[in-house]
Amino acid sequence: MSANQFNQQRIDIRKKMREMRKSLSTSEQKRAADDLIINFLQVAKVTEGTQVGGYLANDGEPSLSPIFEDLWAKKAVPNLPIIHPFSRTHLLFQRYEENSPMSTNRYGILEPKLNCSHVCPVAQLDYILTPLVAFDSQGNRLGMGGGYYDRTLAQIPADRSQRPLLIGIAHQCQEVAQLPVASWDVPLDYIVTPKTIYRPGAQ
Ligand SMILES: Nc1nc2c(c(=O)[nH]1)N(C=O)[C@@H](CNc1ccc(C(=O)N[C@@H](CCC(=O)O)C(=O)O)cc1)CN2
Ligand SMILES: Nc1ncnc2c1ncn2[C@@H]1O[C@H](COP(=O)(O)OP(=O)(O)OP(=O)(O)O)[C@@H](O)[C@H]1O
Repeated sequence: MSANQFNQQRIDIRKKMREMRKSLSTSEQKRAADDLIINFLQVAKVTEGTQVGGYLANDGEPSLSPIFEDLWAKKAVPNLPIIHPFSRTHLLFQRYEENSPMSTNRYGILEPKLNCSHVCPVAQLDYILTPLVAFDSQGNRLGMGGGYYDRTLAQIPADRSQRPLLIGIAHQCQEVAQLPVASWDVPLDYIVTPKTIYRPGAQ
């Protein structure tokens, strides 16, 4: 496959899958969020102090609101991505509280206002719930095309016991048979949808 064909395939999958998730109704989205937390809790062991990177849903992504509520109730710590103020192609993760001051980033997504004392270094997160546009059952992930997660996750240790567990979050309709994989794509440890838990690394 030529580089052009490869890029075009990724562009086509992005367009189709963004339309699919955006076409879900409000009640389908509500149901998805309520089912998602059940599967998330099968994968993640959440106790007091557990650090979890999440996201605020945008563009039809599954909402993590029930998961955030559960984390706060358990005195665990949700964190949200912030587009890095200096290294603008990378993400920082910052603690998210119910009353955190927020602002809108360049894509219109709310993020916490930078407060250095609330930043959690990526390697210290226990779990990162990544948004994605499409996934396959082998653990490959296609995002919005900014490369933010790939660049940010390229810096974490390879050893699974010393790095966050990477959990892709998606609607079931975002699965494709096989994604065209780029050399920089960081594979996911799990993919959790409202219907299914995928464990690509499991033997
Ligand atoms: N909820 C959520 N937060 C996230 C991400 C995400 O995918 N979902 N990101 C994951 O990386 C980062 C932001 N990345 C994004 C990249 C592109 C677009 C986007 O809408 N692009 C438009 C063009 C917008 C423009 O340039 O003005 C588009 O493609 O239509 C949005 C977010 C950080 N926060
Ligand atoms: N580790 C990296 N180092 C340098 N550049 C990178 C890295 N990862 C990705 N990129 C660049 O980012 C661009 C977008 O990558 P890609 O299309 O894989 O993003 P994505 O996974 O869809 O987006 P996101 O991670 O923001 O959800 C590519 O042009 C790629 O060259």
